[in-house]
Amino acid sequence: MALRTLNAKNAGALDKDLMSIGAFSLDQLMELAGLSVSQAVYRVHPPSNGRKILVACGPGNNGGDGLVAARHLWHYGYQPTIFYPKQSKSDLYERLATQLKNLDVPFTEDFNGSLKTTDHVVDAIFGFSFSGEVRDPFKDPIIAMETTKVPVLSVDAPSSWSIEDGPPASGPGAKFHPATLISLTAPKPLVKHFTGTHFVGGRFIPQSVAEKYDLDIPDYQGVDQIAEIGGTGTEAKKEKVVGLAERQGYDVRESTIEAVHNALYSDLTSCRSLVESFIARIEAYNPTINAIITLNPNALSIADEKDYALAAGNATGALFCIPVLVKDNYDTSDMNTTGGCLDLANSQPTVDAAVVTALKNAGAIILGKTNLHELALEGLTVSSLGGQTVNPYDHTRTPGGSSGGTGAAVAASFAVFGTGTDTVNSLRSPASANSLFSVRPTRGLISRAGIIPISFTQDAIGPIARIVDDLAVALTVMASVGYDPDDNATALIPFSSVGQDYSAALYGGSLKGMRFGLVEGFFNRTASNETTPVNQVFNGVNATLTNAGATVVTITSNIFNSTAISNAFDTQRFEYRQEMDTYLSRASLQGTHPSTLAELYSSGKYLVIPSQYSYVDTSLVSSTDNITYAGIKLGIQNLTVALENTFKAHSLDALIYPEQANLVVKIGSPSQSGRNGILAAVTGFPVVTVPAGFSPSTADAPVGIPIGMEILGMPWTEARLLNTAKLIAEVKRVRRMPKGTEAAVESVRLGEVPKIVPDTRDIPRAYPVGIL
Ligand SMILES: NC(=O)C1=CN([C@@H]2O[C@H](COP(=O)(O)OP(=O)(O)OC[C@H]3O[C@@H](n4cnc5c(N)ncnc54)[C@H](O)[C@@H]3O)[C@@H](O)[C@H]2O)[C@@H](O)CC1
Ligand SMILES: [K+]
Repeated sequence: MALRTLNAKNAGALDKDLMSIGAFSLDQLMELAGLSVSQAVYRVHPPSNGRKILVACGPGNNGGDGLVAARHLWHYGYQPTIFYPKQSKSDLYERLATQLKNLDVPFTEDFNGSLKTTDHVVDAIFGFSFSGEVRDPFKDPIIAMETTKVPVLSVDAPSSWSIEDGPPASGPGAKFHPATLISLTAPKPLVKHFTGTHFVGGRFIPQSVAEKYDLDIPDYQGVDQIAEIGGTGTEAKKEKVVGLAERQGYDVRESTIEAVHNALYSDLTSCRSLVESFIARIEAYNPTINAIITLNPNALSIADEKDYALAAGNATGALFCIPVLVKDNYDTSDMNTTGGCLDLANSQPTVDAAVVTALKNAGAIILGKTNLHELALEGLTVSSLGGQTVNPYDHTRTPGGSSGGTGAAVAASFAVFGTGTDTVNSLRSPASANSLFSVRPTRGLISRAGIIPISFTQDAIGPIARIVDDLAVALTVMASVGYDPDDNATALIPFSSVGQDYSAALYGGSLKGMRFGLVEGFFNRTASNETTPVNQVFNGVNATLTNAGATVVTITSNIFNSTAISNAFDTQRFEYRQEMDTYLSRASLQGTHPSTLAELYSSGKYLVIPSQYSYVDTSLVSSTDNITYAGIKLGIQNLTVALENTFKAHSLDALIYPEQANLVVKIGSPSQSGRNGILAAVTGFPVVTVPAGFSPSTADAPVGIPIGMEILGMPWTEARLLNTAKLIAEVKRVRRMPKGTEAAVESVRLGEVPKIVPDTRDIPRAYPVGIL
C-alpha cells in the first residue's frame, strides 16, 4: 500500500503538535525515531551481514536520530562509528554524544576513510528542514554515498533531496539513491522518487494527531517500531511481482529446487515471499496433519539476508533459499532438538549437526523441525511432545515413520524437501506412505554426527523429496560432509564417492537390459484389503519394467524374510543405551535434558508404544558387551555375503520389493507392521525408495493410499540407484498431491514467523504417556 505523504511544512507542524498537544518531549521523540532507525537497519542488514555501521550525523535533529540509532545498534551487537562534523552544543546532543563515548563508540572525522571498511551506512545528515544546495562540510560525504557500493539507509530523507521534489537536478546528491529509507512519522512527498526498501517509523502517534494530518497508520506487527510499506518502493515491486507470479502459474505446491531457483533468479518472487508461501501452507494445513514440532523463528530474517545477497549478486549454493524441514532428531543450534520426547523439550544443542551445517552452507533455509515417532524408535509417528502425525492421503492412517512428520510435510508441500533418519525403515516407510522419494545411503556415506542416535550399526540419515532430481541435489549436499572424525563410519567412504555430484548421474541410461530381482519373501500373498493393493501395484511395476526392456527375476531364496532377519540380526538393543548416554552427556548439549537414557525413562515424560516395552527395557540393561552381540555382528557379515552372492548369481542391477507388504497402518495400531527395511539396515546397503502406486480410492483416501518400492543396490552405488529411480519415474509417473492439502493457499506478508504448537490431544489411548 502507498501511504499518504506529509510535506515539509506539515512535518514541522506535526512535530510541534506532538510536543504540545501530544505532550512528548524532544528527547522522547528523538529516542523513538532513533529506535525505529535501528530496527530498520537490523531488518535490512542483520549483524550476520557485517557489524560495522558508519553513522553520518548532520547538525540538526536528523543527526540526533542518528546518534540515538547508533546507541541502539551497539546494544544489538553492531560496531558503529560516528561521523559528526558539526556537533551541536545543546545539552540534548552533548548527552547523546556522551552516551556513545561511554560505550567506547569511536567518532571519526574521515568519512571517506571509514567508508572503506564499513558494512553499512546510516545517512542521518539532513531531514525535513533541508533546503537549497548542500553546503560544506557535507558535500564530500554526500558525493561518497552517491558512488559507494556499500548499502545506505537514509533517515527521513535521502540527504540532499528536496523534501517536495526529490533528488537535485545536478550537483551533490543528484544521483544519490540509497537502498533503504525510513520515513519518520509519515512519508514525505520525495518518496515518489524513491525506489528502494521503504519503512515508516512512528508507532507512537496518537489517533487525534493522525486524524488532524490525515495520516495512514501502517500495519505494525508484533513489537516492531517500523513497518515496511509499498508505494513506489521495492515492496510495491514485490507485490506486483507476486501477482505476476500467480498469473504465470508459479506455485509452491509441488515446487522443486529448480522451479524455486527459476522463480527467484528471474525476479518472479523473492526469497521472503517464498518462505511466506510455505508458512501459509503450514498455517492452513498443519492443524490437520500435525507434522511440525517447531518453525524456525529466524526463517524470515534469513530469507531477507538471502534477498539481500541476491540483490548484491551473491546468490550461491545448490540450495540457495530452499526451505527445508529437518526431522527433530537433527541437532540445530537455533532450535531445540527434542526427538519428540517431552523430557527433551528444552534440550538445546549449541552446535548444528554436521549435515545441518552442510545444508546451511549450501544456502538452504531450515524452515523448521518435524515430528517423528518418538526418538525414532518405531514407525507410527506418534510422540509425547509432537502428538500423532496424520497421513495427508488418508486421515485415518499413520504417515509411516519414524520420519513421518517429514513425509507428511513434504507430501503437503510445507517445504521443498525434508530430511529423515533410518535405523530400520524410517526414511523409506514415510516415503512409501506419502508418495515420495528417499535415499537411505550406504553405511558411512553421510556423517551422523549430531543426530540423536539409536544404533551405530544401523543408523543412516538422508533426504526425502517429491522428485528424484531434488533427492540427488540434497544427497550431494548432505554427503559433502565427507569424512567426519565425529562419525567413524565415514572413514569407509571410497575415493570414488568423495565429493560426488549425484545430480550428474541422473542423465542418460536406460531400463533396457537392466536386471531386477523381485524379492518374493518380502510380499504378503494372503489376500486382504490391506495386502492385495500392494500385490496388484507390484504386478503393474513388473509389467512396466518388462515393457521397458528390463528383466525381472523372482528371487525366492529363504534368506529374504524380514521377520527372521530382524529377530536374528537387529543390533539396536545392544547399542542404544551407550549411544544415547554419549549423546546426552556431551558438553555441547545445553538447555535442560536428562544426561542418560535411564534418567530419560524415569522422568515419566516420554511415550513408548506397548509393543516396544520389552525392547526399551532390554536396551536399558543391555550393551555391546553382551555375549550375543559379537555373534550377531558375525551373522550380519554372513547375511551381507549372501546378499552379494544373490546379486552375482542373477547378475542383478538391483533388488526391488515393497517397502511394506501391506498398506500403511491405521492410527492407533499396535505397530507399523509388514515393513521390509531391515535388510538394508543391518547390511548397510543403499536403498532408493520410489512411489510405485496407490490403493483404490475410498471415502477416507480419495486418491488412494500411496504404496512405495525399495530399490536396493550394492554399496556405494547411489548414483546408479538414483539414475534407475529417475528412469522408472519417467515410465511410471505415480506421485499425486493429497486431496486434503491440494488447494493453493494465498500467502500474506508476515512480520514474524508464527509459532506452531504441536497437537498432543489426539495421541491414541493405546499409547499411554509415561508408561514403560
Ligand atoms: N523535531 C522533532 O521533534 C523530530 C524530528 N525528527 C527528525 O528531525 C528532522 C528534522 O530536524 P531539523 O528540523 O532539526 O532539521 P534537519 O535535521 O533536517 O536539518 C537541519 C539542519 O541542516 C542544516 N541545513 C539545512 N539546509 C542545509 C544545506 N543546504 N546545506 C548545509 N546545511 C543545511 C540547517 O542549518 C540545520 O542545522 C526530521 O527529518 C527527523 O529526522 C524526528 O526525530 C522526529 C521528531
Ligand atoms: K537523512
